[in-house]
Amino acid sequence: MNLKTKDIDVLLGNNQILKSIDINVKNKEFVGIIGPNGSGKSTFLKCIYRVLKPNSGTIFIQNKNLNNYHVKETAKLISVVSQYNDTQFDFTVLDMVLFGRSPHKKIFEKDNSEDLKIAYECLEQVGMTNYSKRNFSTLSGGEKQRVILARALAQKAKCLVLDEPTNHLDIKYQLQLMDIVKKLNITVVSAIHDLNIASLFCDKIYALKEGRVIEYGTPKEVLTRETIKNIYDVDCKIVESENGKVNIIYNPL
Ligand SMILES: Nc1ncnc2c1ncn2[C@@H]1O[C@H](COP(=O)(O)OP(=O)(O)OP(=O)(O)O)[C@@H](O)[C@H]1O
Repeated sequence: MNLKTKDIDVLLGNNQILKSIDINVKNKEFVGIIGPNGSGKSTFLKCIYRVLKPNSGTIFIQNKNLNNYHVKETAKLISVVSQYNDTQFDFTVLDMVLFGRSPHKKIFEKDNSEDLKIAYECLEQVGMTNYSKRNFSTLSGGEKQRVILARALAQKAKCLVLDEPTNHLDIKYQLQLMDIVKKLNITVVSAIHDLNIASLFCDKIYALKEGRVIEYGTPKEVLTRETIKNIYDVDCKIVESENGKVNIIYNPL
């Protein structure tokens, strides 16, 4: 599924948060959005998953204006793993994952054996099968994040939008989560803070600064010493590892 945005502007309060954002994500591409705190990454992703309406500009999914899709239809196309996933109700882990099936069901339609099968498969994919009966609220931050990924996988969407998906995860689970997502072989758009993780998994990267795209390209093209200095005001050394990926080694401030 391809995804494009054209001239996306967002104003919040008196501030222009996003300024004319154009992106072009091809079918099955894994695209990272990087940029400092407050640069507009989450705001942009919220426009894509329809929590926020841009003040101007258009989002195209499979070359059709997003506004012309029914909300439920959008949920079959795009699933989301966002930064904050607390719920006010204490559902079990299995229930949380089954919620991912709701775009495929009619109102009040009960979960069937196929839904349960999919939910258990997705829990297994993220290594959380043994937690299925636990209450979601009792899980650690990292465990919650893995359950939320399982819920997104259960949605069986063609595009996954991730907002800092590796928040709370230790390094093994950061790599595992990104690896699971990569192997889905679907279109992925992900805000990523860790530039080495971005380098390992992204096909393309958009770098945001103050609400504008200032760089776009492969990790090798974008993750240069100059760009990192420009965006984050941090000095670093770039080393190319044996697998051909760039590795960023930061200098202390
Ligand atoms: N409702 C709002 N009203 C006013 N300003 C807002 C609102 N929501 C977000 N902002 C501002 O918009 C800017 C962009 O926020 P956003 O969350 O998109 O940044 P981000 O790049 O995702 O940051 P982070 O890396 O910290 O998650 C921030 O300066 C934020 O304070």
